[in-house]
Parts: sequence; structure tokens; C-alpha cells
Amino acid sequence: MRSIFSPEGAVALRRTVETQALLVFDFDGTLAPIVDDPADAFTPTATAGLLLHLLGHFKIAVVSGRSTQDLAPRLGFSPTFVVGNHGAEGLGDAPSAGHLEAAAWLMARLAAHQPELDAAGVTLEDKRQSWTLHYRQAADHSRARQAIQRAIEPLDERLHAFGGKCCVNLVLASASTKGDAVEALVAQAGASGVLFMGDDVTDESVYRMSRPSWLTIHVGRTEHVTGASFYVDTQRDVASVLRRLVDLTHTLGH
Ligand SMILES: O=P(O)(O)OC[C@H]1O[C@H](O[C@H]2O[C@H](CO)[C@@H](O)[C@H](O)[C@H]2O)[C@H](O)[C@@H](O)[C@@H]1O
Repeated sequence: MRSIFSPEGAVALRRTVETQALLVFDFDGTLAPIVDDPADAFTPTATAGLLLHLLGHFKIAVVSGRSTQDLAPRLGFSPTFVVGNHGAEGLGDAPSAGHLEAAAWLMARLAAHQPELDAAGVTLEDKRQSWTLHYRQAADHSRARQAIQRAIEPLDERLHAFGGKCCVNLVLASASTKGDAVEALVAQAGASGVLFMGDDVTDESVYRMSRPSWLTIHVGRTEHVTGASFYVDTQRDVASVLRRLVDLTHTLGH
């Protein structure tokens, strides 16, 4: 991975503008800084202003692990496309087969383990098509992870679990991923290229599907192995990338 602020990164950003690529952003940790309480996450005003400006030149998508209903008031701008639930919601497809049964299985397991989960400081975010068990505010993260593990394992075969930032996510095993969603959006937008920025395990599905014409930028360098081509060091650098795109649209007259 190279810095997007390297000479190679400058070439890749220029190509993004020249080809009027589809701009795709993850939300938490990418457009919005990570905060203790998920309810407090919003796109900073300056970032939303840059995105609003870029909407005059590009189609923009936000592809998030949150539900689309939760996302809308947090964005600060109205993207061309919004996809939620890690790729499973917003592209017109009905919830995956077995959804109700899997949800019932999960709720029963969580109810059975409620006292232990509560004592460990684990909270549930129910997004209807996926579920997140949060432990950022738990006193002992290791204890919280163990409580989650005891509650969900052995996991129902209709579900898939994966880690995130101080959380465990559960999605339908048959559900579309963020990678599937970006592919579908490229077709829908008729775009020849993509710029994608993400920061989390769930964003790796996009990096894995990446084509030579896609520019993938990971926020952060050390948290986990990543297949992105470029990185920025912190979430604050996302606004700098957006500013460079705005400058390039002026320089290149797009
Ligand atoms: O795909 P994303 O848009 O990055 O969504 C991933 C999850 O983000 C949220 O949780 C994370 O951000 C919270 C706010 O900063 C933080 O408190 C939490 O520890 C993080 O895991 C969101 O609540 C989840 O639903 C998303 O799946």
C-alpha cells in the first residue's frame, strides 16, 4: 500500500477525475470519525460541504454497515446512492432467504445470554437485515468478546459473523457484500472507474473485487491486513483527499 499523497497517488486521483469515476465511501471511520456512541456519529460539516461540491461533478455512493434509515440524517448531504447493512440493503433486493428464521434464532440466543451480555457491557444494534454487538464502552473488551462468543457459537449456518471496530457483526450468510454492492452500483451508474474509501474489515470485500480501473484507499495502516492499493493515515485525511478532488475538477475543467 502506498500513500494517496504520493506521486503515484496523485496520478490515480487525476485519473479518477478524468474518467469521472463513481465515488464510493464507507461511513463510520471514513466520512465520520469513530466515536464512543454510534448515535453520535455524523459527517463533519466541512467534509459534507466538499461532498456537496463534488456531487456537481460525480455520482457519489455511501455504502455502510448501518441501516439506510439510520444513515440518512447523519450524512449531511444527499448522495446519488445509499446502500446499508454491509451491502444487503438499498439495491432493490428482498431480504435473503431464511432471514426471519435466522433473526429469530439470534434473538433467542441473545435473550438466553442477556444477563451475561449486559454484565459484560455488550449492546445490540438491530438493523433488521444485520446485527451489531457493540463493546466499545465495555470496561473489559476481552470479557465482552468472550460473552459474545458464548452467546452466538455454534453459529446458525444461515448467519455469518465477522469482527469490526469494537464490535461483532452478524449478517445473513447469503446476503450481498459491500463488494457486490459496489459492482452493482458501477453498472447502475454506467461508471468506468471507481474511487472507494473504507476503514474496516467489511470494506475488504470491495478491495478483493477491485478492478485495475478502481482506486481503493484504506483509512489507517495498521489495524488489519488490507487489500487496498493506497492508504491515508487517519480519518481526518479523508477531507484532504476530497479537497484534492475538488481542486483537480477545477484544474482539469471537469
Ligand atoms: O460500514 P460502516 O459505515 O463503517 O459501518 C460499520 C459499523 O459502524 C458503526 O459502528 C462503528 O462506529 C461507531 C461510531 O463511531 C463506534 O462507536 C463503533 O464502535 C464502531 O463499531 C455502526 O454502529 C454499525 O452499525 C456499523 O456496522
